[in-house]
Amino acid sequence: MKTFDDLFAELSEKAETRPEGSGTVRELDAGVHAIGKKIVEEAAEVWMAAEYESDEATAEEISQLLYHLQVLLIAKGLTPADVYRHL
Ligand SMILES: N=c1c2ncn([C@@H]3O[C@H](COP(=O)(O)OP(=O)(O)OP(=O)(O)O)[C@@H](O)[C@H]3O)c2ncn1[C@@H]1O[C@H](COP(=O)(O)O)[C@@H](O)[C@H]1O
Repeated sequence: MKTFDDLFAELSEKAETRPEGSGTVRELDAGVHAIGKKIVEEAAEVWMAAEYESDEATAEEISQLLYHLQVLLIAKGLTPADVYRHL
């Protein structure tokens, strides 16, 4: 099973190697403003799923929110360690 840190390593490599067809590369190229909008959209989907959908659907929406947060970290040159310091 992929963990938060596994995904971050995978996305960092995509950002570095820029493989053809990567949604992550596309999102990074779209920039912080576009990534921020995606985060807000996914956060709303998490809320709606938690209130009206199944636990499984909620977990899936949370995974998507975490993905977009990781893309933002990479876009800003930050790492999970920069976040963990504040937990
Ligand atoms: N975990 C994810 C992941 N979660 C969410 N998403 C993206 O977020 C979108 C969320 O889906 P929604 O249905 O909510 O949104 P949508 O409006 O239908 O999608 P869009 O039209 O906005 O793309 C998906 O379409 C994906 O583009 C993800 N994209 C990639 N990953 C993983 O990231 C890794 C690298 O992916 P690539 O860069 O694409 O190779 C792989 O392991 C992937 O599994």
